[in-house]
Amino acid sequence: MANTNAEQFEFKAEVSKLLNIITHSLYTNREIFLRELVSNASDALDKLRFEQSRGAEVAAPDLPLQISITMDEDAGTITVADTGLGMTHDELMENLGSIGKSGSEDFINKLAEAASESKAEGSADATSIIGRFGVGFYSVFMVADTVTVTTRPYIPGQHAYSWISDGAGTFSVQALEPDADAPERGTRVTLHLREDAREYLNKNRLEQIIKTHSNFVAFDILLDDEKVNTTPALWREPKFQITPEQYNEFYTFQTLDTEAPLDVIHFSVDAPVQFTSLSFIPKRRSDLYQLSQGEYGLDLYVRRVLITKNFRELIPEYLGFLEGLVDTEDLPLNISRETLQENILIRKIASTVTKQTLSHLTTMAEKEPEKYAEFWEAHGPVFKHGYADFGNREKFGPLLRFNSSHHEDKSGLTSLDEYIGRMKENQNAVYYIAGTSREAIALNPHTEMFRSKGLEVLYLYEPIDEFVLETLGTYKEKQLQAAEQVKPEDLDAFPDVDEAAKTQAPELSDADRSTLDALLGRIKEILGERVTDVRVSARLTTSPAVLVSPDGSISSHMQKIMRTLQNETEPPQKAMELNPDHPLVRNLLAVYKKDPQDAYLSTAVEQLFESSLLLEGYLTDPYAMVERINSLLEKSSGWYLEVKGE
Ligand SMILES: Nc1ncnc2c1ncn2[C@@H]1O[C@H](COP(=O)(O)OP(=O)(O)OP(=O)(O)O)[C@@H](O)[C@H]1O
Repeated sequence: MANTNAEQFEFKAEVSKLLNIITHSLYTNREIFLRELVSNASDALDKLRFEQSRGAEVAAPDLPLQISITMDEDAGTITVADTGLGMTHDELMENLGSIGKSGSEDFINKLAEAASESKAEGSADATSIIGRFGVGFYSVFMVADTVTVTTRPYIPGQHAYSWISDGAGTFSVQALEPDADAPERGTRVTLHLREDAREYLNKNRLEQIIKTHSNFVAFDILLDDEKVNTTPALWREPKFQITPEQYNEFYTFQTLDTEAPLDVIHFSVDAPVQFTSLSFIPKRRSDLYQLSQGEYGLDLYVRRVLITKNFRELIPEYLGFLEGLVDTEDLPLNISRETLQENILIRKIASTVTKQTLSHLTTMAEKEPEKYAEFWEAHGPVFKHGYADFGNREKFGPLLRFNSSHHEDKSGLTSLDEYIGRMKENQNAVYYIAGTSREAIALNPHTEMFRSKGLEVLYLYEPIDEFVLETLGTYKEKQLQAAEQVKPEDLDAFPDVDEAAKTQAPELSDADRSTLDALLGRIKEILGERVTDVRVSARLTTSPAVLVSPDGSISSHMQKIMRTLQNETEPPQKAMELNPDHPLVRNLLAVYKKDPQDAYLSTAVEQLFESSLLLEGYLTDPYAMVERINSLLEKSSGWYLEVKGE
């Protein structure tokens, strides 16, 4: 190729860095360069087909839509050619000179880190790295020392251009003469293989690579004029004919996930809209950040023509963990991507996909509870957002899972139905309590009266859990109630089952009772406006004190979320309840009897109050508290020595 009017350019800095990593760090599984080229060719053909279906005029309209792979052993080259969209001069400069979304510094740094990690492990495995980062076209430099791209855009009457690079820092671009050897339409990528990559100059090898990575490409792939890929639209095959291996292969092809999917959801419906959907539930955990950025959806096909990838309108966000596609006969092929959003058929499809997915999950939960637990572990945090889907609440509620006091440890899961099945006679509410961990909840004084009465409490570890239950309000006519809002008298119907847990203390005399009232008054005086009331508690068994929200207010966990939103820093006013049988309270009573104004009494009350605040997560000044604890320890250690007679 004459190189007279070629312009020379430098790669953008991030591309050079990327190329440096690619050429020098990746040695195993380099075969995926072919997958990347075929996938780009397939994208270009998809785009061309889309333009054609909209009635756009294209160059060489009779050229078949296909990908041809050829090799020349003498020249040491492999060529991948497509009859797709091609690139204009500017597109060539833009697409093969810089890196789009993947070009950020952050991305390159992560890639470099992953490459050096896997190098350190002795693998330098391209599959996990390129697969994870999708660096696409540039992966050719894992195997090639020179790459030539010749391309002609699909718009009739356009020049062809060539792009050449050795991947070492520069590339050149040149407009080709009309009689030059160039595609009539589309792109041809020729790799001159590195000495250490000549193993790819082998037809069987290439065929096996295509079958492994590109079997489901929707266009014919010809290897030396022979078609090598088999089942383009697997989803259109009758379900009973598809083997689990085919599903897995298709999933790997679609997602590049190295693990098989957890489950497959494949169905066709005829009404209200005709469509087929094939989607997968991945085993790997949902990426919450990605979902919150709106990166989810199913691919939309119309009569096997790909219209748009990752189309959000096809599923609600809480099913964003799904990977897959929808193919419909009922939309026109020339539909514009812009008007899809408002399309009523799309909304009907989305509603059916949602219902089918929920039904599928329901069956999984019933028939394969272990698999469902795996699903819950990986995607529960996303799925829970379905609480806002009022239309599907009946199906959504039974699919929720929680850890609870019924379980031995935090791995246990229960459904609301299972909880209801274990309810005590006359129990009309499902109780729950929120906290950061099982251990934290166990120490929460609000759980004590439930424990002593043997009443099960659901443990909510994530802030969203409370939104879910507060929004649902009731489940199968049982109220969903925060434990801390339950009054002790509401539980009178349930006798104590765990007497042993209760603090054992002698009965108070009548005189002591009235002194206790006076002590409560003194405590209120000490704490002032920080509490609404100080009273005897009927809910405590092992803790000395607890803070209780006034009637009718929202739960304290919820309160915290609201307070963060409103930027409030003062702790909310609550009532302080004391356990009159607790040794600490009994001792304070004795101190009070001797001297109601005793300084130690004030210090102890302050500490008791702040300990309760700490447990509720409201303590704003740990310094004062630590100072007080230290002074108390100093005193008590002195007393301790005295008692020991030292
Ligand atoms: N065969 C081709 N025909 C037309 N355009 C192409 C072809 N190959 C690459 N391109 C263009 O070059 C761009 C960059 O390709 P590259 O493979 O590096 O990234 P990508 O395909 O966009 O992303 P990724 O590979 O991460 O999915 C593509 O987006 C496309 O616009």
